[in-house]
Amino acid sequence: MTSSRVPRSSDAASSPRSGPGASGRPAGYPSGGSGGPAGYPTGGTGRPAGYPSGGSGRPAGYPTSASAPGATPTAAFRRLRTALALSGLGHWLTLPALTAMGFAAATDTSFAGRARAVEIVLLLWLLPVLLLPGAAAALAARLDRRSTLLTADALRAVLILSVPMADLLISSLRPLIWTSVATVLVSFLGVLWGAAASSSARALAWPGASAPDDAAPTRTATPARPAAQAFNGYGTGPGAGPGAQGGRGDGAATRAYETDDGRTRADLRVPDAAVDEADANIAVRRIARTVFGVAPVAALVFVLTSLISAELLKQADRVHLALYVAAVIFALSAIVTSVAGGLPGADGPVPDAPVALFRRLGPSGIRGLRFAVAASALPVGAVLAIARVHTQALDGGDPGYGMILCALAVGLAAGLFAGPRVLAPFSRRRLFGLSSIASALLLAVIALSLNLVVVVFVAGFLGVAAGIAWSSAEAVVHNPLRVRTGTALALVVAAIAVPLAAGAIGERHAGRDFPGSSAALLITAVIALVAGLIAYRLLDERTGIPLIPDIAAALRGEVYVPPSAAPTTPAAPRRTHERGVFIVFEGGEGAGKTTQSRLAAIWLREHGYEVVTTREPGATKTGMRLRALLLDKESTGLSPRAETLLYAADRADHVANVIRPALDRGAIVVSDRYVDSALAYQGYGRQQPVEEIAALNDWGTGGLVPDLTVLLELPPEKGLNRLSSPADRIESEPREFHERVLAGFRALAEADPDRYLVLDAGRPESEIRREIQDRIREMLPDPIPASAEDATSTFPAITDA
Ligand SMILES: Nc1ncnc2c1ncn2[C@@H]1O[C@H](COP(=O)(O)OP(=O)(O)O)[C@@H](O)[C@H]1O
Ligand SMILES: Cc1cn([C@H]2C[C@H](O)[C@@H](COP(=O)(O)OP(=O)(O)O)O2)c(=O)[nH]c1=O
Repeated sequence: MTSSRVPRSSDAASSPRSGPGASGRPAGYPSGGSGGPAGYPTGGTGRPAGYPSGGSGRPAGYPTSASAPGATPTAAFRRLRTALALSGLGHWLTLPALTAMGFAAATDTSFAGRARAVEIVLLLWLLPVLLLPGAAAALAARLDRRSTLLTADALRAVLILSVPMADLLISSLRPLIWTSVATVLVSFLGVLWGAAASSSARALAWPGASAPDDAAPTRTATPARPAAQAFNGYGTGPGAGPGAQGGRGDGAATRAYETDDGRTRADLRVPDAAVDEADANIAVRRIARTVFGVAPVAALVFVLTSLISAELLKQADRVHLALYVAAVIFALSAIVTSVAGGLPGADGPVPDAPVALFRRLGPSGIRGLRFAVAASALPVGAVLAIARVHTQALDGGDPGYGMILCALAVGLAAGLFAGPRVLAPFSRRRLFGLSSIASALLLAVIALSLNLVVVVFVAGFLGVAAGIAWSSAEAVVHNPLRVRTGTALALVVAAIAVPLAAGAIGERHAGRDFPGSSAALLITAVIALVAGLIAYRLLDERTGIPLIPDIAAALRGEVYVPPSAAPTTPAAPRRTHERGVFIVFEGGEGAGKTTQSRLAAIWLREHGYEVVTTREPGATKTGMRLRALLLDKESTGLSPRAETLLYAADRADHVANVIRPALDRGAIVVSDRYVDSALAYQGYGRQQPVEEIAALNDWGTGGLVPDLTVLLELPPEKGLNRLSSPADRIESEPREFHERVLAGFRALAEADPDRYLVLDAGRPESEIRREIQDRIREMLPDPIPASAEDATSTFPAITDA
């Protein structure tokens, strides 16, 4: 279709061009209707700063695994982490141990009585977790961090020890009463400890934060350091922070980049405070991962201790051993904390007032969110609340209870980890809806299966589904706290309702072997399923796009574009420019666009053509300002629509002032990025309707479509690894974002194959260059003689490109 050549005025009219189709939309861009990924959620943006980032050469803020090379924690941080891992182990062991103690110590030993006893202990555990984090953070901020951690651990050890002691020694005390009192105190100490732990992590990553006299740590050095550096160099005391390194500056590191004419321009300012804040967030995430990561181990320890109690000590009805072990673990943690050192000052993050909890439950503006949160959280809450009673009905006892908790914890961890990675090009809204429905269905399987082994396995899968749902939710909603609060509330509702329902139904329902716990789980599953189905309908904005092909395409790493959306016949050619040739290089970060566009320009110039090399964003004076706005990490919270409009504004100015004048002169314009970048990044990446962005850009550019688009394809991690400068705002987006961008570029190229030259950008530069030259040659007026082609490899100009 695009057999365009540099037209002479005499043959200009016969020079076919791709252009907007009959619909008035640019040909080759997925058209409207059900075609494009209409209604993709605008999620995926607004990730909190502070994604774990690797060290050398890796753009700051780009997500890598926690164990990224170069991100070596300091010794103080490691010691803190060991202490916190121990404490976390104790914490997660205490929860099943105390609830199981509640079960064992129930005064009313009927099915309903035991269910109620477990419920009371669980709710007393949840109460401080839900209501007191604000108060705990405020308290922790005033106290010395090390003393707080140490005291919280020591007190927890004593309290936990007191539960079996009271049971054994004080016969007049009803054991359930003391278990309940101890539970609420232990839980509050856990919340206080959590506040001190995260503020300690922040302090180690960002000592400046704990030194109120020393305002935001600043540095003027360039470039900004990778975030992970916080774990290498800083953190053993005041004065060791970034402020000490660079002195007081203007609070921003300057990012330099090279302009087309080879000059270095410094226009991007990455504020130090943002980098340090990111460090602190990374540290807090690491701590959170450590503390939550030990939960499955704790559940296994619980299984072991209860097996030993039952088999060796013949005390199947008591969970004293688990409590003793938990107390010992807390005592060990206190010892490690006492030798840890390096936890200066106080002043944690501004505490969240308790009322914020309820404010966060206000309308989110996302239809179906509450249903999805309920559908995914109710099943988990139901299992947690009823598992101990249920395993009794299934003859599994405490070990069975531990197995279910362990499977659930492992599943949740796997789901949360895999969530952002599964089906990267697939709509997160759809995934959220689907995984919520899956959670409900899996709960129904648990309810109907009276085999403990099956229940344990399915509980693992339930964990995976809920984990995927929660991680998708965080991509859909800009404020993850909203999801977490909703989830916590749903857990509590389940924790209250399910044991009550189970108790009301009774141990043997209707004289059959279907315990009340199963019936209660089944009712919850039905409610969750209804909520999940409603959520899917409300959340899904890809209506009309069939699910199966959508999933199949996502499995292949592509975004599904229904056949109706892809142009079936070549669009009616429309002359967008009279004389010149317009070539665009597209692709992800570090794919080699700049390199190859320069090589192509040099090659063309060598053959006597007037070539204008340009790029987006930032080719004009106004564009430079827009570029600074768009790529500066300081532009936090820029809404996806505003971002789209700013890129479109830059492009409109670019076309009007650079591209069109050059094409009108008959020049060859070679641009590093153009409209397809907006469709791929703002459309597929930000999950906004692609056809609307195409229409906006069609208007902005007056319908100017390239004659050739060279798409350089490279897996995002490879491209980002090639970059040496610190990541800008877009480069810092998480990997899933960049994967969606790549999938988007592919979908665009597939929809209009004639306009594209798609190349694997992982190959050597020279191979790519040759293929590009071959393709461009077809478009030029006079075939380049073979001799000239041979000479290309020795062009002196090429070597300095
Ligand atoms: N084919 C290639 N193989 C390996 N490295 C490459 C290749 N093409 C470019 N590079 C290198 O990758 C980095 C990014 O290239 P660049 O052209 O600036 O990418 P982009 O403009 O797409 O971001 C540069 O250091 C460049 O030298
Ligand atoms: C032109 C354009 C660029 N972008 C993004 C892609 C890049 O991350 C950034 C441009 O930055 P730049 O440093 O020019 O990136 P590259 O060297 O990879 O071309 O802007 C959009 O998101 N939308 C657009 O329309």
